[in-house]
Amino acid sequence: MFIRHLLSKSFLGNPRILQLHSVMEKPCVLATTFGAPGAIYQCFAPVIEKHFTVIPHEEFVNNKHHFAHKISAVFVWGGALKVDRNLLQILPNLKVVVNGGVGVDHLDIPLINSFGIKVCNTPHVVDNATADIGMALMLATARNLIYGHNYSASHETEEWDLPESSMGTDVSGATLGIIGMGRIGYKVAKRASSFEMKILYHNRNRRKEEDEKAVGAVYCEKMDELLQKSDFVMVVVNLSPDTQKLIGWRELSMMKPLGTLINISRGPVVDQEALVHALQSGVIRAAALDVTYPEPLPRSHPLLTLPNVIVLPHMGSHTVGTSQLMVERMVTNALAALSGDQPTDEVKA
Ligand SMILES: O=C(O)[C@H](O)CO
Repeated sequence: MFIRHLLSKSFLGNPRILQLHSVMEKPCVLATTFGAPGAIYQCFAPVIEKHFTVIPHEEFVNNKHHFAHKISAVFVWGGALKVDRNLLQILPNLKVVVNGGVGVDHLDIPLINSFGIKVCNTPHVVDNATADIGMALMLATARNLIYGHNYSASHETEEWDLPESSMGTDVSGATLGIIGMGRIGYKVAKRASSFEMKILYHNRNRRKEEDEKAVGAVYCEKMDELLQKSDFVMVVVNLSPDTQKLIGWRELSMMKPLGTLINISRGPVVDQEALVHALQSGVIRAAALDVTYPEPLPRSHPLLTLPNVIVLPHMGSHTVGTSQLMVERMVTNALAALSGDQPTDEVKA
């Protein structure tokens, strides 16, 4: 039996010695170690290391020849690790690319499949947390929460003197238009229905009547109708060639002047230049974005300086519980693919 002692770095780059791994017993997984996933690694490395020898990407880059033939799975979170032809060509034993999260727009699935390699994602487990961030963004922008916090923190006199502009807009009773009524969109609708909102939705396919009834959602066959009638427009579609710049100047111009755009899908679904223009010229009231392009935005980007915008660093699924479920699901999918079983969450081109 070949026992290999792998000296490695921690997921966050702090030197430490990984446990002894038998590469014969544990398959090797290549994984990113920077950006937002850093926190996920820090918390859940043991879940992965129980089954895999983890080769952090930085380590792989420095010693490709040593690791390349051992790697049978790649774990990615977003586009931080580019799974391109160059990488695929040097990993002869790669069987599966597993994405943490549901969106796989950063992966070239036909290319990966053409190497005989499966692609998996982690649907379902991110739905609640992502719907929650949509609601959180809607409430935060409607009620000027960021302004309120900054006001409290910087206030120096004995009495508060809130300006008229700090007055929020009501959520209860308002109309929410949901563009993209898949699993996450529907979870948003459930939440919004408890907030006594009127709900419109636009989707490629109309939901079943009982689904609509359960949340009081009204289908708009034409997205334009939803844009014209909604106080809050929330974008929850997948990014695809069809949804690239789905919301541009034309669509923003159709929204109510007191309307707010919330994007929890992918940055490129919204034409950012058009959005900046719409926000600067008062075509819409505000925007609240979990996603942008690029991510992160350059610090000088107008979206980061406008007072009527909230920008988050793509935190939709970023909770302890959801991250743990994602990592567990990534491991389960990878193990299934490596043992020749059908992974539950294989994504096909
Ligand atoms: O795709 C997803 O599930 C979230 O955006 C996290 O990346």
